[in-house]
Parts: sequence; C-alpha cells; structure tokens
Amino acid sequence: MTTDKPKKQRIINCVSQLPYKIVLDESTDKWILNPSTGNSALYSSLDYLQNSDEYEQVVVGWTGEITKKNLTKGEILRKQLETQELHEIQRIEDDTANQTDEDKLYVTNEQMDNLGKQLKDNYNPVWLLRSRNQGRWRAYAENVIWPLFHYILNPATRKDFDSEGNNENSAWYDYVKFNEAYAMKIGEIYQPGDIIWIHDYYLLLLPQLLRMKFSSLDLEEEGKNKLVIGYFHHAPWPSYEYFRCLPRRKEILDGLVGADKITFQNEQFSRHFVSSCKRLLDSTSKKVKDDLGKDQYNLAVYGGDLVVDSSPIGVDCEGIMKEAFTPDVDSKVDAIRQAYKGKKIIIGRDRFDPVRGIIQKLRAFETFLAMFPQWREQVVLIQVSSPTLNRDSPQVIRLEQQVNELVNSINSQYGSLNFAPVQHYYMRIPKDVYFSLLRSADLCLITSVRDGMNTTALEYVTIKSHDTNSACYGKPLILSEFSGSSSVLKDAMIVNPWDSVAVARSIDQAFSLTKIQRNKLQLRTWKEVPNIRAWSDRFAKLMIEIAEDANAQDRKMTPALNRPLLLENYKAAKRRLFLFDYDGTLTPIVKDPAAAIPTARLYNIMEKLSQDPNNQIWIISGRDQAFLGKWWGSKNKSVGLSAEHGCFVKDIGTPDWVNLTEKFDMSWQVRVNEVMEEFTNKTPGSFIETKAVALTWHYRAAVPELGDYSAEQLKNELLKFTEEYDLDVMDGKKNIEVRPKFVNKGEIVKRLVWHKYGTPQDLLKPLDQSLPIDEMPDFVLCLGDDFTDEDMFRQLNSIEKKWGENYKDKRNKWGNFGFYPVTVGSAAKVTVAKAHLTDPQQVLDTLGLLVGNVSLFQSAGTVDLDARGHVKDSESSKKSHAASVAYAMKRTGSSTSLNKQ
Ligand SMILES: O=P(O)(O)OC[C@H]1O[C@H](O[C@H]2O[C@H](CO)[C@@H](O)[C@H](O)[C@H]2O)[C@H](O)[C@@H](O)[C@@H]1O
Ligand SMILES: [Mg+2]
Repeated sequence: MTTDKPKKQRIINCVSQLPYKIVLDESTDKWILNPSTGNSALYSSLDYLQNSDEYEQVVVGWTGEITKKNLTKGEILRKQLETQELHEIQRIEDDTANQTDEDKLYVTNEQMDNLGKQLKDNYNPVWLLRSRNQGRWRAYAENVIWPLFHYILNPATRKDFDSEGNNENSAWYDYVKFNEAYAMKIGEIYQPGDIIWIHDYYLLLLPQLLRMKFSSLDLEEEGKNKLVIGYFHHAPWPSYEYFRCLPRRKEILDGLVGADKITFQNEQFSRHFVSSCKRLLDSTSKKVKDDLGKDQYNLAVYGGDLVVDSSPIGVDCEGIMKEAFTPDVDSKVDAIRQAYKGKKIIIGRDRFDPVRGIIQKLRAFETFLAMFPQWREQVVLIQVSSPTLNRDSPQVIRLEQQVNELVNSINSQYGSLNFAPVQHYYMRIPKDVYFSLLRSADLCLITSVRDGMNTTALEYVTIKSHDTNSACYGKPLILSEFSGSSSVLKDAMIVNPWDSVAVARSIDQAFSLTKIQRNKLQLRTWKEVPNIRAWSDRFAKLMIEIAEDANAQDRKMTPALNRPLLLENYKAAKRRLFLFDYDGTLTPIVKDPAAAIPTARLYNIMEKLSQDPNNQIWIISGRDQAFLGKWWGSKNKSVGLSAEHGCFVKDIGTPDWVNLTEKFDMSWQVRVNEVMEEFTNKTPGSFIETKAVALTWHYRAAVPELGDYSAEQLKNELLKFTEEYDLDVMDGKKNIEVRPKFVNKGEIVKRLVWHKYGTPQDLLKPLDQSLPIDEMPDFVLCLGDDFTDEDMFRQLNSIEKKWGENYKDKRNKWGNFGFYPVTVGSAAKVTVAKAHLTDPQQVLDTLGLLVGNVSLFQSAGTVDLDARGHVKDSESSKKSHAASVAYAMKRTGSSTSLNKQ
C-alpha cells in the first residue's frame, strides 16, 4: 500500500541577492560561486528551508555584480580583437553609448542557462544585465533608504549623487526597475498556493507590484489560492520624524502595504511603521497581542487589512556550535590565547560603517584605560572591521581616518614597544577565524549606534554557552541599547554607547564579575537567543494561517490600477472618453460640501487633457447644476457635465442643460423634506442640501454615534416612500440622498459610450446599438469613489461583455476594448470595478501621467522586462540583444542558439 506524502508548502523566498559572489570563467563558460559573507542569519534561514521536510523553497535573487575571471594572455588578445569589433557594432547600434568594453556586461544565453543549472535546486537568478556600473541597482537602497533608516539624514539626496553622475531620480528609476525585475521573475515561476516571502529594504515596492502583476496575469483564482505576501524587514524602521524626510516616502509605503504581513525585528520598529502609515496613508490600526504576548497591529490601509508584528531574527545555533568547536578552531584559539597570554581579550567585530559605533567603542576603551589604570597592559581590544561595498565613499574614508587616529592615540598613550592595547584589523576574516576570536574572548563589546539586529551578539552568546569548555563558557557581553538585539538580549550588560564613561565602567564591571555571576548572566542571555530554525518556521506558519484565512473568506481584493499599461493603452487610443465622478474622486472628501472645490492642479491637468482632440471628458456627479456650472461649466467648456446622479446633462461645448426628469412627479420632495427636517432637528450638526431634484441629508459634522444612528433611522423612514414614488434612497458618504430611480450615473455612461464618438449628444433619443465599433470610444477611463459610481462600472462591464460578443475580433492588442472601470478607495472595498486607485491624490498623479506632468517612474507600475532585465521591446532591449548576440557569435564562431531573448 502506498501512502501519499503530504504536499510540501511552496515558499518563494525573495532576497536582494543570491548568497554568492558570482564570477564567470569565460574560458569554460562555467560560473564560480563563492559563498557571500555577511547576512549569515538570512542565509542560514534559506539553508534551513532548503533542507526542510515541510517546505519546498524557491529562491529568487539578483545575481549581484557579476565579474569575469582573468583570462590567459592569448585569451586577452582574442578578446581585444573581439572587443574592437564589438565596439563597432556598439557604435552603430547605440550612438549614445560611450562605455568601454569592461563596463558592459556581455553574457550569452547559454551562459545564463548554465548559471541556472549550477545553482542549487530552485534557485532563480534575477538578471539585470543592461548597464555599466552594475552597482546602480543598489544605489537607491544603499544611498537613500539605508542611511535614513539608520537615522542619517542623507546628503545623497543632493544632485551630485555619485561619481557616475546619477542623481536621486535616476537611482529611484533603477530601484523601481530592480523591484520590477523580481515581479517578472516571480510571475514566471509562481504556482497557485505558493506563499511569497520578501526580505528587506531593497524590495519595498515588490508587494504592490506583485498585486498589480498578478491581477493582470490572472493568476489569482476566485475563492482559493489567494496571493499571500509576507515581508520581513531586517533593518531598523525609523520614527516618523525621520521617515517623513524620505522624498519617496508615500510610494514606498504604498509599495509595502501590498503585503499581507509585515514583520520587524522588534516592537519599536513595528510601532514606528504603523505611525508612518497613519500619518501618510491615513490608515487606522488596532493593537492586539500576538501568540507570544507581543504587540501586533491589524492595520487597515485604504480599507485593506494587513498584519504588522515583530519577530527578531535568530542564528543557526546548532550549526554555529558544530563549526566553532572543531580541532582546527581549537588550535586557532590556542594561538590567540598564547599571543595575549595573561591578558583579558575584548572582541569587537563590526561592519566598517558609521552606524556600527566603532568610534564610540574606541573612545570608551580609551576612557576605560584612563579611568582604571589597574587594567592598563592587562587588556587587549581586538577589533575586526569588515569593509563594506562603499569603502571608497567620502564618509567611510573619513571614518577610516578617525579610527586610525584614535587607534594610534590609544596605542601611543597606553601601549609600549612590545604591546599595543588596540589591535585593529580592517579586513574580512574567514568564519573559522571569527569563531576562534569569539571563543577566545573574555568580553564582547558592541557599541553600534543603530542596527536592526546584531548577529555577532547572538553568535557570541551562542558560542559562550558551550558548558563543557570552561575557558570559553559564560563570558559577558556589553551591548548598545541602540542595537536591535538589545530588545532580545535583555540580560546582556546594556549601555548607551554615546556615554563613554558609562561604557568604561561597564567594562570594568564585566571584568570584575565573579564566575557565579558570569554563569548566571550567561544562563539568562542564552535563553534569549532566537534560533533561526524556529524563526523561519514561525514566519512560514503565520503566513500559512493568513493564506488559510484569506482563502476561507469570500473576499476578493481589487488590484491597484496598472498605470504603465493604462499609459500604453492611452497612447495607442484615438477616441478616448473620460468619465469622472467628482467628490472623493477629483477632490478629497471634506467636512463642508461647499469647501470641496477644485485645485489649481486639477484645473491644469483637466485643461491639458481636454486640449487633446482625441479626448472627451465628462464629470458625472451627484452635485447640482449650480455647483458644477460654477466650478466647471464656466471654467472649462470642453468638459461635459452631468448633475444630480444623471438627472441633468450639459453636453461638451454647449451652455444648456437638459433635464431628464422633466416629466417626473416631484411632489415627493415636500414629504421627504419634512422627514429630513425632523431628523435635522434631533441631530445637531446635520443639514439638508436641497438640489433641483435630489435631496441630501448630511451628517458628517454630527457626533459620529448619533449621526450613524439617525442616518439608519432616517433611511428606514424614507424607504417607506420608495414604492409610492419610485425613488431611490441612497446611503452615501455620511449622507442619505433621495432621487428618482429611473436616472442614475450608469444610464448616462451607457449613452456616452454607445454613441458616435465626437458628435453631439441627444440623451432623449433611443440608443443606436447598430453603431460600428470604430465609431465608438477605444479607451474609457471611468473613475468614482462611491456606491452610486458602481452603476457606471456595472454599465461599462456589461457593454464590454456585449462588445465581446458582437465584435469578437475587434479587441486591441492587450485583448480588451480599452475599458478601465476604476474605484477610488481601498483594495478591500466591495466593487465591480476592475482596479483601484487609493485616493484623489493618486487620481491626479495618474491623470498627470497621461498628460506628461508626472513621470511614470515617480511611482512603480508593472512594465514587462525581457530576460536580461530591459524594458521589453524598448530600444535598450534591442541594442543589448544585438550586442550580446555579437558577443556570443565571436565566442562560439557560430550563429546558432542565439535567438532566445
Ligand atoms: O457623485 P459625487 O460627485 O461624488 O457627489 C456625491 C455627493 O458629494 C457631496 O457630498 C460628499 O462630499 C462632501 C464634500 O467632500 C462631504 O462633505 C459630504 O459628507 C459627502 O457626502 C455633495 O454634497 C452631494 O451633493 C453629492 O451627492
Ligand atoms: Mg464621489
């Protein structure tokens, strides 16, 4: 009998870079994969999931900067010859390119395939091959986001962003592309039921991009296998006061809140994030406790729900113990102990950047030697500082000078000819040396002024838990209160790194602890070290719960509007029709209806839109003729108007209104008004807006509870009239509105769409359904926020369906008729619209995009990329393809198998 193994849960794990430094050996076409250093916690989580019985892991990551292995002399000569010819091709193909061959990254399709084969199972490279300066893909994340997230107000936002002449705008463009390349790759490999897990600040836009991409790829199935996205933020999340300084703050939050779960290293970071969402996205949140008793926020953003919580990342305790206690490491420990015989060893190991607090550490050590002369010549500080990628930046060079000065000053004051109290190593060290240093240490000193999680602290406490090795066991840790790890290792000796006297005292205190005291501290801190396996399991389990929950609910999220696609469709169309609701769509909702007037920006954009002879614009509103006439009729004659939800219509370019309710019995108005007055009297703050036909009872300014209660009661009273008079009682945005049933915004939309484009309207005439499709609009953007706008969307959907039957072969190249019914508001809102924009601000940005006021890459959208990371069918895509084909031909001497793009 065979038993089916339970299916493993697939997790698509997205990391900013595959865990290797990747080198191409051109002589063999093979790739050399050198494991990356750093990010040890994340990479051990990948290893754990890769080998797990419960999960099937698929890893997606950028290749990182690819280098090529040095060639032999003969090969160099051959390559030079090729290069000259390549340059010829390059010059013909790309007259703007003045790169040297070294700058250009040529990789053949076969080489790309080879990397896929050489990587571990299910490791998927994201290729971004098109540029010189491969580091550009990191630029925005590392020069703008990273400093700000570490409380450094960034000078890089200045124009002179880097030596390549890139500024913040071009770096943002690359950041968007970087995220889009991931969305493309995931779109290729996603299978229904997969869970997507995204890591860190290089990929902040990816959650929302995936929502857009998946909606257009139709990968999400109705009622099951909903797309579930989790994001873990490894870095700190700054307080709102800092976050608000980020120029793209809103775009970044918009991108991130596409996730279902966002997790931070600690409760403080999650609180900061929620506070930024509240202030910038107008979100609301409910604080609850998670299963471990920590703060969790159920955040409602644009009406959609997501979970924000914290879970500190851990280390691979079992793996560390295995690797740190080997005969080879034993001998290294002996050598270190021998070299500093009779001395206490303080270990420091940090990345060499300004937030790791190396300066603070050296100052504290200097203070320690000054304050406690008994320890002079008795203590050595071994500081290993690993260089970062931006080693040549002015900030790091300045830091290097300061550190050198301090080291020299300490060593000259407190050292002697045969002893230097500070041993500074500015270099990367292999793991075994690192472990031998941690094992040898009598104290570990971490004085970082800002970090998300300091894994050295966790690794040190892990190694010091080896209770059969008494020389190693139970040595104290001094830890900065500004390190994310201080919220985990609460029993470490916590210090303020800016207070060098206090740190100096702590060092003295650490060396003065008795063995019993040290052991007690060790027992407590060791219990606090999070284990990477448990951490990975917990995140995955919570994601599975969210997936189960989402699938159990019959709620479909409305995807964000795919703006780049809209733009393409717009450009290709010749008969464009715009149907705009007014309140809550073109202007934000405000307390007083009279104050909701158009802004100069709105006028400007509408002016530009209406100047294009291929555009026809209509505002279809619940407002009356007087309001629309005052703010639109008199300002822009090229805009058609419909007032009171379709009761009145004023055609484009004409001064006269047509009353579609002329023949309707209006005696209901007196009776409805009486009831409304009654409720106005008992609900302070409420009032009646009397229009030509409709009556609207507003209660936005009333005490909320009383307003809601009265509205409910009033609605029940008014519903009593509906049969007698054939009325509609509508529940609007803090209003109750009554108007004749037979008119609605949908009816107007039907007339405007099913109409010979550009000719005058006669709304009293019956609809001509025999019109040829190429006389009707080929692009319809319909925007509205309220439930009365659903009538417009419903009509568009039904026309689209009919056209699908009548004009089967007349779809555009995107397979549709150019209809965009778009609701303004949350993704979670119940709507028949096909997409959503979050608020009137986004509406204006989107319209601005169409008239060229706003650049596409001010915000992210989905743009199809080719396999090499170029925008599909773009000039750069073609050029890169030609150059790489030429390169491949030179290498193989043949023209076969080069057609894959
Ligand atoms: O169809 P619309 O153009 O969206 O108009 C719908 C109603 O909008 C107005 O009321 C709403 O907006 C006001 C201003 O922001 C706000 O104060 C009020 O609470 C909202 O209900 C307008 O006053 C109504 O006449 C429209 O029917
Ligand atoms: Mg509205």
